[in-house]
Amino acid sequence: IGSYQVLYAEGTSAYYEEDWRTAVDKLERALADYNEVKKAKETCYKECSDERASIPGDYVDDEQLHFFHALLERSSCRKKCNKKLMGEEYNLSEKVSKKINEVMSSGEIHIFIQYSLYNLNNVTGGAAHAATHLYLSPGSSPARANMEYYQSLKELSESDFKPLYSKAYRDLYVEGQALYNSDEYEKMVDKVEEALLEYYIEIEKCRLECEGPQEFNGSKFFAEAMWSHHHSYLQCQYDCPEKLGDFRDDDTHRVNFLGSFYHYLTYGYFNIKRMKDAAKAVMTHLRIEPNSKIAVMNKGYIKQQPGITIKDFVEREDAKSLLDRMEKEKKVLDMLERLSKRDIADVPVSEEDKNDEELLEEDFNKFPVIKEEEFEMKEEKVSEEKPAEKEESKEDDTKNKVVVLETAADHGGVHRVLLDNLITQEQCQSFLELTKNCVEGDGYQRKSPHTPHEKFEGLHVLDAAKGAVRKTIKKELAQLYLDASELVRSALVEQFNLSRPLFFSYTHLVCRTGLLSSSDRHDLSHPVHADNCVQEEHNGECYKRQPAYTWRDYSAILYLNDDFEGGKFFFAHSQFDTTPQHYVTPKCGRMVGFSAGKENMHGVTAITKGRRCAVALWLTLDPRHRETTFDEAQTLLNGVF
Ligand SMILES: O=C(O)CCC(=O)C(=O)O
Ligand SMILES: [Fe+3]
Repeated sequence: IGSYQVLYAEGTSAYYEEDWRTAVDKLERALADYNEVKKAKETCYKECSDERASIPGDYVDDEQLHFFHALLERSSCRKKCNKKLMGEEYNLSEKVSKKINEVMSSGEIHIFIQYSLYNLNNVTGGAAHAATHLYLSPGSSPARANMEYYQSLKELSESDFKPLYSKAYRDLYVEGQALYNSDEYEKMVDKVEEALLEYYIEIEKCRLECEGPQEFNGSKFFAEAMWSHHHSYLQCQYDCPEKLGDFRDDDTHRVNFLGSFYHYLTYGYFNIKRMKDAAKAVMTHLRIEPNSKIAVMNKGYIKQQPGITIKDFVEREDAKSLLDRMEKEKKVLDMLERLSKRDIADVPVSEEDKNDEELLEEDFNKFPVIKEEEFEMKEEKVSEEKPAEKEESKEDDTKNKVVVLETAADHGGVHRVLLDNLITQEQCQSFLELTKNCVEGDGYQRKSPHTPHEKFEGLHVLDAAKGAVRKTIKKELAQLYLDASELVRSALVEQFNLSRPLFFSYTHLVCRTGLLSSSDRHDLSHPVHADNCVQEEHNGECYKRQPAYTWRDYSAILYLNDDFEGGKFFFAHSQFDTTPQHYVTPKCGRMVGFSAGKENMHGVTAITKGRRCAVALWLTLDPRHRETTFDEAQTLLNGVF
């Protein structure tokens, strides 16, 4: 066993070669093998739980460390399981395996099988796989879209849309609901208790799946990877009830299983006059949903029942152990957040809930304040020796090696960096080929966002990936877009020494074409601005508020060409004093990166001839503003139809 990785690889390549029969055969075997490994792993993992008992005494005082230690201990035991089951190969292909596991557990693999069957004219088989995918990932829009397609086919009927396998807790839950509707409370309570048992088994399985390699964000930097690993591991476990509950009863209603189990039980036990059990159920319901008005009311009713005392209102053990664990996980997650915030105190942290005044004061203390003299010095240096020329002389002997032209130290500690040769000439050429797929506008519905004298066009990562799937864009070009973006991201992490993950927040391949010659241009291609705040004229302050993208923490532009006139990037003091402080001349492979706040006001001079293309990237430290489309793009490229 453990061969599903190979089978999956063979199956997907057959899929891309449109050898549908081989694809179905290999992928179905991959799925069967995966399920077998998963079962064996679950058994082996269970044995690891005992290891949690042996924890050195000196940690016992500190609850968080105690908990952390137990995590590590169990983790190493489970690693042994993985090795045993997957063979040595597992070590080499941990990353691959993580991705494949996701494809399997989310049901994404059914997309491949479904589409292959469809191409073999087996629509019944296709429908069953589409139904299975939707069952496993009810929130997925491709799953919904595929299902709708099959439902529109006349030759199929309702019985063709049964998932190939189902989860016991969900089926039992539905049966319980039916019994409730027909007032059969005795039976209903049994059914729901049974469903609940199955549910907790499923929760354990879900938590086990978090074991093993977690999201590393592709980082090669130890601090970032460490933080990322622990955070995503804990978050993954913490989210299990949500993952299990994330399906709809019908098209509008989202079910929170955990809460509603105890809600049903409260009703059921109340109706069959098992008041003590009803009291326990309602207390549990209240812990899960403290704001539930119905639960509060139910508690009131139960209180008035004869024979019931305050001592009866205790939580049930089954939920308690899960909820206690989650509470501890939350504590460690918060601790991780706090730790990482401490060592990035000199970069802007988006805190939407603070008011502007407070934020302003804090920002002042947070940023290294650059003295006026340092600005002057910098400007002199620029006018004496244009950076563009200085760099060009270096070019030949540093071919294809990233060159750091300027670091934060060159800028008085302000987060700015300039790199060359991040990508090669050939890669720039490929990028320019990709720009043929740009569409007019800034991606936010504005056609000429900055000046009417230039044509503005762009292409999103996700649209590039979609193009690759539709075969209107070469797959390599879309992959290059993703890979180059990752290069930029890790360059920023490295240059600014970040110790927590930096996420893509918005990525856009952009070309600007000048429509007027230089004598007719009196404006800029892009007026001076900061990327995460709006500057007020009356006091010159830059406020983190709408319409600025306040969560953007870092910005980077990767340039692709130089065959145009004008279009120089520059840093300036402010929107109201736009005297360029420092120019960057675009050329292939050059990247400028900077923190996105008011310390880095910047603009672009008018493009008076030709077309200027660049990848603009904005990144965030706040996972809530992570560009999920970026991951979607990679998933699509990995082979989703
Ligand atoms: O293209 C450039 O050089 C900079 C663009 C920019 O600052 C922006 O889009 O926010
Ligand atoms: Fe900008």
